[in-house]
Amino acid sequence: MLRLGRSTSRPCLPQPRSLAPLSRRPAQRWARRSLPRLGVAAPGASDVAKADGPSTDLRVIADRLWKLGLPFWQEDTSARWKLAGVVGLTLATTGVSVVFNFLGRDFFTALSEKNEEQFKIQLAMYLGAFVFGIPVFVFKSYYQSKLALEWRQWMTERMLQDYLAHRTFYGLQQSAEVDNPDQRISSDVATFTDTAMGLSLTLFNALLDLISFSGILFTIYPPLFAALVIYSVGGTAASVALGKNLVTLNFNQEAREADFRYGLVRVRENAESIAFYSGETDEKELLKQRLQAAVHNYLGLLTASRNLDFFTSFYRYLIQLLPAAVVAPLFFQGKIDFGVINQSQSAFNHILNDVSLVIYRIETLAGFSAVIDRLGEFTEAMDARNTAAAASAAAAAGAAPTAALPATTTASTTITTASTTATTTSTTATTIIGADEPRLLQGEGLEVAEELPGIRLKFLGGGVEAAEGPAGGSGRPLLRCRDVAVVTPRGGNLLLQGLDLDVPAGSSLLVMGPSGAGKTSLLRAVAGLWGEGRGVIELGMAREEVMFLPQRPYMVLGSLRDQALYPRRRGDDAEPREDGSSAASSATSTSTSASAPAPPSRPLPSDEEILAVLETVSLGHLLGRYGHGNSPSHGHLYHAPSSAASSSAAPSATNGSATPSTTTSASSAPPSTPASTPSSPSSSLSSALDAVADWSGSLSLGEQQRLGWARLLLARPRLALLDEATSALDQETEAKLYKVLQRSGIAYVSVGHRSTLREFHGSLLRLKPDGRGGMGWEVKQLKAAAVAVAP
Ligand SMILES: Nc1ncnc2c1ncn2[C@@H]1O[C@H](COP(=O)(O)OP(=O)(O)OP(=O)(O)O)[C@@H](O)[C@H]1O
Repeated sequence: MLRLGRSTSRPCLPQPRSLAPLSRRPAQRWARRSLPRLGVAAPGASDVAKADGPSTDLRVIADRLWKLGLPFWQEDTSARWKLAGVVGLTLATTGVSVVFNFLGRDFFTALSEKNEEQFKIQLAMYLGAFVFGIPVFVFKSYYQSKLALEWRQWMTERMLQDYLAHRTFYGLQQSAEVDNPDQRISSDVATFTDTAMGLSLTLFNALLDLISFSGILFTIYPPLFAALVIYSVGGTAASVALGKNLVTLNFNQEAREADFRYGLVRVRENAESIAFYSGETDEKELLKQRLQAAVHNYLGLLTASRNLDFFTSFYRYLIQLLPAAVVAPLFFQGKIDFGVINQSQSAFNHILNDVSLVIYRIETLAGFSAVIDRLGEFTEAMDARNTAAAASAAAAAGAAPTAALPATTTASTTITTASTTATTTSTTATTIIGADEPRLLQGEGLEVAEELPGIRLKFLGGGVEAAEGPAGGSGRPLLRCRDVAVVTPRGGNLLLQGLDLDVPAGSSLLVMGPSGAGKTSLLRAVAGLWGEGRGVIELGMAREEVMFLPQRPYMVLGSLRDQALYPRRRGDDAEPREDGSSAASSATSTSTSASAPAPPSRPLPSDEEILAVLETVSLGHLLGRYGHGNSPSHGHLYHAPSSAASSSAAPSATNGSATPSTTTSASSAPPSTPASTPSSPSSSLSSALDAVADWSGSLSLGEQQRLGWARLLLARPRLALLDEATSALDQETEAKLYKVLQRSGIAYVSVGHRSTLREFHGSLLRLKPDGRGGMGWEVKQLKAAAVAVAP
């Protein structure tokens, strides 16, 4: 027979013991190390589980069960009412069972008294009780599962919120505190809510049942074997036929669950890129869409199960009546003496089921404990990180205005902008620092690293410096480093120390050095992903105004439009701009800080602007290649603008003063329509941009890098951090892209190995061995590069 219900088919085996020891120690270390520094009490021994492997301490499990299970019922009033309804239905099922039992007794009493008229009345009452009683069982089961599903959705969304807040996903991956967060969020939560709901109601029901039936136990009457065989074979065949569509629904459910899980796995695998992009909002949206698809299919599954449940319930309860109905003629002939044997049989079955509950459910209970353990550990790790991050943000917000470094510091190395050229005299001579500082040795790691106070990263808001011009004037530079030391989070190795650096608005810096010297790690520290070390990094802008371009860009799951507009940034509008005005132009006119309100609302670029930028980075051919592709109803981050919006945007996209296309040289200005796309009303362009493909699998690395540049030109941040972002491109294309970037007015810091990159940068930060086994640094003024003034 088909098994119904998710809880019966979902594996809920305890996790291997070997996984947990690895996961707990870093969590404790991290909490001990980081929380006191941030002024947050570190969890004590009782707060973080001490034992290796799944916890067998009942008190810990009960504590975690309480903490995991309670919030939904505390926060959702309607859920409490629904639970009361399900408990009421549960009580009603017990009441119905008792009614059936007594009806059965009277039914058989009528038989034993050979009272044919009374027998017919009892039979009619019995059938009437079925009609009213069985829906109680079916609806109890249906609403119980539906409520568990709502609980799961709520709990999963809450976990997504915590997982994607404060870059917790990145921190957890870096520290390897917990294994498989995706599995915990997708599978374990579903198992938890299903099992918690099912077990608690089953236990409640069993208790009532036991009380109700223990007084009416009678001896067992042997069933009519032949009738039972015929009955069960016929019933199985009928339920298989009725439940055929459940196979498809279950199959689809697995696929939807796997889609959802895969989305989460991608967040884990691409944690660093997403964190650099600050793409948390986009990830949350995509994951919610996939969750919604799973929920929708599961609702269909529930409905089909409910319908089949009508049959199976009749089947299950009719067997109670069948033996008596079959032997009734014999009884009327006086050949058999029945009494109340049916009642005792029924009561016996009830009691047997009740007292055997733990034996029947031992595997479920074991799996449930493991799930509680895994989820408890996961939420504790996330809570610790989010609490620390919130405390850190609050501290930074309070300190930012007064703790800002002075505008000029004589000891620092100032990088001149191109427009001020080499005549600016504030650049110091080549400096190599680092030999006389205490050095952290590999292997001594965490203990020594704990002595360093950590890097203080400050976002001081944007706009002022840009308005003052590229020379920086008396304003703060876009990027300022003071005595910065960068330490790896795992292993605690010192990569770089004593770095003093200023990057003014509209300037550019090239970072070079041997592989593994710490170039990318410096960008990680600037983006706030790594906080281990020492010193102060100030950014004269909001966090959202910094954009990172990795060597291998992260390809978001979605359409070509999604690729071009990723990541959604705080302040982005859902609607494309209609006047062709630059998103950046409005963003730079407002000063923000770490605690400042979000940048003003920025309309999304129109389709024509996206097309223009794709042409600029030589990717116009993608529209032709993928333009006829699929466009599923879910999985899009950005939806096509209305045709009115698109068409009204078209003229301004070609003659506006601040669109990405106008920042390119005249020779690279894009045509209004790509040659490879259909002659194009905006709807064709729109559907071409809606094309969905496996972008990371189908685009070459060079194409992916150019798509990354398209994102940069569309987003127009204040500062771009480019980590070997042209490594897969030919030199001609590399030169073209850097020229476009120079004209855009975006300040940039590049990491690269090619000497040809020098031409496009105003200054060079070279990391080089200091001759004592460590890494020193030097800054050189390069030939002035033509960089436009930031708008
Ligand atoms: N998450 C991490 N935990 C510990 N060590 C790390 C981590 N990430 C990188 N490292 C180490 O830090 C050092 C510097 O890495 P980084 O990526 O900054 O080098 P790089 O100069 O950018 O190298 P390349 O030119 O090869 O890209 C390397 O030795 C690397 O193995």
